[in-house]
Order: sequence, then C-alpha cells, then structure tokens
Amino acid sequence: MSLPHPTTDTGAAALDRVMGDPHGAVLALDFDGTLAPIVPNPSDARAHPGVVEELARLSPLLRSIVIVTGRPADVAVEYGNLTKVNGIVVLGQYGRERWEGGRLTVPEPPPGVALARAELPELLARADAPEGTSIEDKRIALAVHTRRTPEPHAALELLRAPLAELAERAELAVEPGRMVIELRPHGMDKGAALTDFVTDLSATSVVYAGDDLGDLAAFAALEQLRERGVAGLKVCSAAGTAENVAALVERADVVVDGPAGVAELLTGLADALQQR
Ligand SMILES: O=P(O)(O)OC[C@H]1O[C@H](O[C@H]2O[C@H](CO)[C@@H](O)[C@H](O)[C@H]2O)[C@H](O)[C@@H](O)[C@@H]1O
Repeated sequence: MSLPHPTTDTGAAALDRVMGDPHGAVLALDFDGTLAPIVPNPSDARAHPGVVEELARLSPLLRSIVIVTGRPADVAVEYGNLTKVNGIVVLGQYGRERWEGGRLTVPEPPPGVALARAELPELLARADAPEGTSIEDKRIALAVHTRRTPEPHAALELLRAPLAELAERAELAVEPGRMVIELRPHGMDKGAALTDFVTDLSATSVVYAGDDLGDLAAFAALEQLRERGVAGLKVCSAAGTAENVAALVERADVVVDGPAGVAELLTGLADALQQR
C-alpha cells in the first residue's frame, strides 16, 4: 500500500514532515464516518475491519494517536475496540471527556442537560416527529437522530427550529451533523480540543481525518496550527453519498473513500514508516 497523494502543497509538505519526524507527529481521527462506517442505528457502529490493527501498528511509530469524537469517550473505545491500541487517547463529547489507559474523565453536565432531557419527548410529540426519530442520551449531551425515519432530511428540517429554541432556553449549543442535531454544552469543540492536545505534546505535525460538520473546527485548528509552524494534513473521509460535507471536501488536502479509504491511508502510512 502506498502513501496518500495530497492535492495541495501544504498537505504534501505536512506529509513530508510526518515522514521526516514521525515521533513528532500526532495522528487524530474522528470516529463515526471516518473509522466506522455510518449505519442506521448509532449503537451498531463499529470500526471498519483492519483499522484497529493499523492503529496498533502505527502507535509506536508516532508521537501519539488520538480519537476526537462527538461520542462519549468510553462508547468510542468500546465500539472501536480501541483498547487494542497501546497509548491511544480518546477525546469524547467534542473534547469534554478524556479516556486514556483505561481511565475516563467526564465533567458534570450543565443544568440545561436535565431540562432538555425532561422536555425532549414532549417536544418531539408536539412537532409531530415521524416514526423512527430517536434520542441518544450521552450523559452531558443529547442527540436527536432522524436517519431511521422515512424522510430523514425532512425530519431534520422539521425539528431544527424547535430544537434550537429548546437549546437556547437550556443554554446549550446546537451541533448539527449527519441526520442528527445535538444539544451539548457550550465552550468546547473539536478544534479547541485538538489544538490543546497538539500543543501539550509539542508536536511538529498533525494529520486529522474527519467526515462531518463537527470536523470543520478541527480543520480550522490545523490551518491555525500551520501558522505556528505545526505542519497539518487535512483528510476528508467522503463516502460517495449525498451526505458528504462539501466544505470539508473543499478544504481537504486528501479526500479518501470513507472508512475503507481511511484504512488504506493508515496502511500506507504504517508501511512507509516501517520501511524507513
Ligand atoms: O464525531 P463523530 O465520531 O463523527 O460522532 C458524531 C456523531 O456520530 C454518531 O451519529 C452518526 O453516526 C451514526 C452511526 O453511524 C448514524 O446513525 C448517525 O446518523 C450519524 O449522525 C453518534 O450517534 C453521535 O452521538 C455523534 O455525536
């Protein structure tokens, strides 16, 4: 398997930096849509075959591997089988939670989460949310999914305004994603989480792969880190469906074919680093 071919000069320079100084490189990956294929039921998501083995191969070759996800950190560890990857760090709930070496750190939820939890069922009933709409309770955040409704896009549009109104009253942020709207605490996103992580490790380069709107903040963080001399390679996992996030595709240095393409990229990177 060969290395990826970035379509931008900055991306090519970042890949050169990773290859030249792998022990200064952070590999950061989103979970759903990047490591794990998108599936109708969120609790059925699992890592793409081979991905965990490649991460385990890469771990001793790099400064660090980190998963930056909207999932609760322990859920990503379980669904991804990530205990198989030595030294991996999982930043869950857009950076609010941290799992490392079996230890999970979870903050207290803001009071608005309890309010939203209490009101959501009634809100969905009042809005006439179609059969298949579901609530994912993530302890410090709540996600409303429409993928399993007959018309997921229309259902999402129907719920957008009432959910925004509830979020405002509950003093929560609205996080839109692929057939999902989340109500989550303000004050942290994948960009801030990634910047802190990379800065704490004094990394010289970072590769970030993501697929969804929440990953735009991580792409923006890489662009800012570049200005501070940290080389950044932005990878978009685009699964060839109408759900691809255009802004992510446009800003990427490399576009791969969904989680299968991410797996190939990891294999290429591991092969190249082991052959050095
Ligand atoms: O940051 P991520 O790792 O990408 O997590 C974002 C949200 O992903 C999950 O929902 C998405 O994946 C589901 C399983 O494939 C799919 O059914 C759903 O339509 C997608 O939106 C997850 O359920 C959320 O909690 C995450 O925040």
